[in-house]
Amino acid sequence: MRPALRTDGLGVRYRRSWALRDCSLSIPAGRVAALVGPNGAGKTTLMHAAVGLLKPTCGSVEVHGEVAFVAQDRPLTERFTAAEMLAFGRRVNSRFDDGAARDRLDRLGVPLDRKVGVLSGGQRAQVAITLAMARRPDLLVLDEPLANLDPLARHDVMRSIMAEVAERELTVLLSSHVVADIEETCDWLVMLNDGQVQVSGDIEELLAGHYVLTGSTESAGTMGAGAAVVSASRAGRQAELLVRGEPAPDPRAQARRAGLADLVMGYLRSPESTALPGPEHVIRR
Ligand SMILES: Nc1ncnc2c1ncn2[C@@H]1O[C@H](COP(=O)(O)OP(=O)(O)OP(=O)(O)O)[C@@H](O)[C@H]1O
Repeated sequence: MRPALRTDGLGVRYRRSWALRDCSLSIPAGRVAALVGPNGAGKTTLMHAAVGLLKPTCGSVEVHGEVAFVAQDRPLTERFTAAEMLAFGRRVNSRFDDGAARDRLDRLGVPLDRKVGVLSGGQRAQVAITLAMARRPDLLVLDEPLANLDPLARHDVMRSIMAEVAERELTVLLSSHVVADIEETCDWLVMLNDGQVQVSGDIEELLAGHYVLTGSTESAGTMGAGAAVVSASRAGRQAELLVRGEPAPDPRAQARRAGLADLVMGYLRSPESTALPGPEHVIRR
């Protein structure tokens, strides 16, 4: 099956500095992919390249089917009501499904006749996502859709995206800084660091291939034999290692399967480590 999004050696340069370098990744259709990385890693730039808002300086971006994008600042025209925005959408786009959009907003309890400017942050997010969904995209790209939302609104937005994914073949790429949100919804992970792809893959497979080892700081140097050390951290006299691959049994260390927070934190801590598809990558210690 063709991937929903594929980039090959993608590079984007703003004047003299490169925001993305040699990014090659592929997101299979039907996945909900999280795009994670520190501030300035290149997430928004990657999304803009994916939706055609900017032209790659080098390499290629390929999207299979229609794409819709919700920008970080959700540029909704605040003086209009949701109903007026739906009417406008229908007029300018023949694919626009305003019936489904009305049903969605009704279900979510978002008033259609109130100006968008007076809606709550969560309701505005739902209107922006509904307008994007109404275009019946194959790929929906959301730049930090949950920023500034309270926990309940975050949960509602994520649940509504999941419902849409369950109903039809839709691929979602969303950026977020909050691991709990990703854990609840996403099954694919892309991590960017300093403009390069650091991690890309199925979350379950990534978690099954990573372990956390805990032991004394004295034994930290030798813990994790048989596996590749991604990163190490210390708290008091305890050392914690994130390793890739199954470590050899070691009486001085406790081993457990990594959770998503361990994985994300471990790779954030260690920008030179990678977990990418294909032949094993060398991981520096
Ligand atoms: N229009 C621009 N002109 C020049 N440099 C830019 C421009 N947009 C982004 N950059 C730079 O490119 C790099 C990547 O920025 P980008 O916004 O893609 O990162 P991000 O991962 O989305 O960050 P954040 O998590 O803070 O939103 C940063 O160093 C940023 O300063």
